[in-house]
Amino acid sequence: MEIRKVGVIGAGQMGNGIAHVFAAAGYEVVLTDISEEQLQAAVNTIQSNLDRQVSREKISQETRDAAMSNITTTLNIADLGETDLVIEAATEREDIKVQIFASLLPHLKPETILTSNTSSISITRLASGTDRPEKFMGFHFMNPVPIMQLVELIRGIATDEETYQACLGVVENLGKTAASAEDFPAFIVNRILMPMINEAVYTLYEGVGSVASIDSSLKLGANHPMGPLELADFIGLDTCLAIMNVLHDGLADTKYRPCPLLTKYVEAGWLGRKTQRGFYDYRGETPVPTR
Ligand SMILES: CC(=O)CC(=O)SCCNC(=O)CCNC(=O)[C@H](O)C(C)(C)COP(=O)(O)OP(=O)(O)OC[C@H]1O[C@@H](n2cnc3c(N)ncnc32)[C@H](O)[C@@H]1OP(=O)(O)O
Ligand SMILES: NC(=O)C1=CN([C@@H]2O[C@H](COP(=O)(O)OP(=O)(O)OC[C@H]3O[C@@H](n4cnc5c(N)ncnc54)[C@H](OP(=O)(O)O)[C@@H]3O)[C@@H](O)[C@H]2O)C=CC1
Repeated sequence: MEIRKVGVIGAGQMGNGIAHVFAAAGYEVVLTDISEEQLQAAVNTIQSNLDRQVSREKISQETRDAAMSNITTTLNIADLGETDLVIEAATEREDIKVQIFASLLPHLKPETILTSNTSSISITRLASGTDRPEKFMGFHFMNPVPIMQLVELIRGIATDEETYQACLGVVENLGKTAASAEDFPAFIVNRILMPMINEAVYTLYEGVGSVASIDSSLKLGANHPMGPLELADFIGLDTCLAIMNVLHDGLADTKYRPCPLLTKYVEAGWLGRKTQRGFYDYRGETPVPTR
C-alpha cells in the first residue's frame, strides 16, 4: 500500500517533530490537537526548526517551503479520514489514547494503518480496542525527532507482516533507522533509559548529590550528552512518571517503583521545560537547579 498522506494526533513536542520530518520527506501531513493554540505553537516551532536547518545548510530553501506547504492543521479529527497512516502522539495516558482512536475510527478508510508513538503503553491493548488490530503498531520516535536517528517499531500480537513492512519502508523514506522491539512495557529504549532517570531522581531524593552534581557526573563521567535530570526535564516529568508507572504495573517488580520526588514534581505541575520548571527553573536566562 502506498503511503502519501499522514495524520498526526497531538501537536506537543513529539507531534510537531513528527509532522516536521514527514513534511520534509515529502508526505502530506494533517496535524490535529484539541487546542488551536497548541497547533499554532507547533507550526511556529516547525517553521523555526526548518529555518535553522536551512541556515545550517542541512536542507534547501525549496525543501523548507515544500515542507511548510505539506502541513495542514485541524481541530476536527474527522479531517484525518483520507490519511493512509496515522501516528497518535497525544499525552501518555491510555484513557486519552483509547478515546482518540474511538473517535477517529468512524472516519477512516479501511486500509489506513494506525500507529501510536507511545513511550510505554501496550500496543496489543491499544490495538484490541480498534477495528483493525492487524493494521496497528507502535511507531516510536525519539526526542528531538528531527535529530534522533532511531525509530522503534513495535508489533502487537496481531500486527500483520504487511503493516510492519509498510512502516519499515516509511522509516527508511524518512532517512531514519528502525529497531524492532517486542510489545512489553516501555519496549527497549525506555525499559533501559527510564529506570536510569528514576534512579537519578532517587539519588537526588536521598541527598547523594545535587541536581548539578548528578547531571555533571553523568555528562563528564559517562559522556552522556545531557545529564539524567536535564534529560527528564527535556522529555517531560509527567511522561517520565507515566512510563515508570507502566513499568511498575506491567512488570510487577518493585525495582520500577517511581521515586516519590518525581511524583511530587509532577503533582506541583513542574513538568520540565514545557512548563518552564522541573529539576531546573527555565524562567531566567540560564537554567537554575531547583535543588
Ligand atoms: C521518552 C521516550 O519515549 C523516548 C525518548 O525520546 S528518550 C530521549 C532521547 N533523546 C536523548 O537522549 C537526547 C539527548 N540529548 C542529545 O542528544 C543532545 O543534547 C541534543 C541533540 C538534544 C542537543 O545537542 P547539543 O549538541 O547539546 O546541542 P546543539 O548543538 O544545540 O544541537 C544539536 C542539533 O540538535 C538540534 N536541536 C537541539 N534541540 C532541538 C529540539 N528540541 N528540536 C529540534 N532540534 C533540536 C540543534 O538545532 C542542532 O542541529 P544541527 O546539528 O542541525 O545544527
Ligand atoms: N517527550 C518525549 O521525549 C517523548 C514522548 N513520546 C510519547 O509521545 C506522546 C506525546 O508526548 P509529548 O509530545 O512529549 O507530550 P506533550 O505533552 O508535549 O504533547 C501532548 C499533546 O497531546 C495533546 N492532546 C491531549 N489530549 C488530546 C486529544 N484528545 N486529542 C488530540 N491531542 C491531545 C496535548 O494537548 P494539551 O496540551 O491541550 O493537553 C498536547 O498538545 C506520548 O505518548 C509520549 O509518551 C515518545 C517519545 C519521546
